[in-house]
Amino acid sequence: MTGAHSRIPTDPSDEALSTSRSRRLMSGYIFGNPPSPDNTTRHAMYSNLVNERHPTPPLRDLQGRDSPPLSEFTAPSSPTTAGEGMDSAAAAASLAKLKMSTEAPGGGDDGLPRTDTYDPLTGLNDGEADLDESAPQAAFTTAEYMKGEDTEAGKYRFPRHRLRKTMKDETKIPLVIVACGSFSPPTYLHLRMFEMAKDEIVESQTFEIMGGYYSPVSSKYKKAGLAAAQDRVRMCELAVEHTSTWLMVDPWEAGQPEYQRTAVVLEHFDEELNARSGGVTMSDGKKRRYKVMLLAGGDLIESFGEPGVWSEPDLHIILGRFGCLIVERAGSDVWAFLLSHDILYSHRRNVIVIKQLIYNDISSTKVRLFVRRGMSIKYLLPNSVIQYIYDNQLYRGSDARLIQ
Ligand SMILES: Nc1ncnc2c1ncn2[C@@H]1O[C@H](COP(=O)(O)OP(=O)(O)OP(=O)(O)O)[C@@H](O)[C@H]1O
Ligand SMILES: NC(=O)c1ccc[n+]([C@@H]2O[C@H](COP(=O)(O)O)[C@@H](O)[C@H]2O)c1
Repeated sequence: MTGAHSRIPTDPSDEALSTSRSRRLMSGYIFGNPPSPDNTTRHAMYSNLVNERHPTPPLRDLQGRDSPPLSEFTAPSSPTTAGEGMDSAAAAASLAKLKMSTEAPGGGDDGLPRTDTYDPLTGLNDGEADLDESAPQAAFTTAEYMKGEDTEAGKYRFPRHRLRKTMKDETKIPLVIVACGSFSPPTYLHLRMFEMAKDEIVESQTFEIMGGYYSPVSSKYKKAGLAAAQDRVRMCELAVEHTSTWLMVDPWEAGQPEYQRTAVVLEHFDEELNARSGGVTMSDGKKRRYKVMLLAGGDLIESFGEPGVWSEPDLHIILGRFGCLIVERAGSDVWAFLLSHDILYSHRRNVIVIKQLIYNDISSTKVRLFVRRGMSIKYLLPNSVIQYIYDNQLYRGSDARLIQ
């Protein structure tokens, strides 16, 4: 365990915060159709008004930057950055496969030229990512840590196997994206959030993505429908193991005996990435800090305005010291909320709003409900996660919140 939380004083009202957040969700949309921007929710009504009077400004207007040309997409990086932190056998197999596919004369089976370098942000087989066997895999499992075993294997280790340690463009800011949430279960929407963020970041040209993490909340978060923390951590791992080459799962928060506020979780990442290992190594040998940003949906951000859910000092830490990537969510108007919330507005230059160009509103709540009713959940989440749900008989019982 790290002492991350010691840097932010423990708030005696942590429990109240988490319970209050759960209460908010209990009154949220559970049964009805997912709210659309046209629905008459409090936020939607307000947002329609704001939209009429103040059309949404492009983000870069707020940030005082010009739109970069679309052609400036990622240059491939060296394979060595992707392999660090893997166990040697997995690394060797991975690199052998990588070598085979990059050495194929004249290209692959499809006759198209192959790239001869590896980019962990897109992977070798982008487009067939479920089969991307070249994705670096963790050298250790988190099962023992999640069981709280007092053994060597049970020790907490921060996952770094997909974390890039050097930059392709040192004029940019090295960025690590962290998504906090329940992930009960993780869905394709949760995976898409990171890809949407990646597109926005690449487009903005300010940051270079060094890695992304899921941080599932612990079982102490009193939210109905929450599977055991070890199941949620494992499902998140399964969700990214072969579908992504840059996403990882940090089990630290999930394995804590007490609920950890999001500000504390971000502190933990900062400590692991910067205090413990000194940050990114630059070409001149100097170190630079990783910037850590929270990735969240619009609904979570709107909860910033709800009394008792977030403390003001925490919001200043999250938004001021770290920063937020906010994915629009159907039913929430992020721009209107950003304008209306004083703390959020004061840190707006550290906030990036991501437009969902293809709206995806896959909901974990509904996935759980489908499982319980024996309905299909195929194509809503990766098959490996579906298999885990069935193997472990998750989400079969009644969920108090759903049947109220
Ligand atoms: N459809 C969506 N659009 C944008 N963001 C989303 C969407 N669904 C979830 N998120 C975001 O994903 C993160 C993790 O969500 P979390 O698992 O805690 O809740 P959820 O997906 O709403 O699940 P549940 O249905 O169990 O409440 C949060 O930041 C949440 O705002
Ligand atoms: N005060 C806080 O730090 C605070 C409050 C509400 C939710 N959260 C976090 O937001 C994430 C998502 O929560 P929900 O699943 O309730 O939307 C969780 O990781 C939770 O810990 C943090």
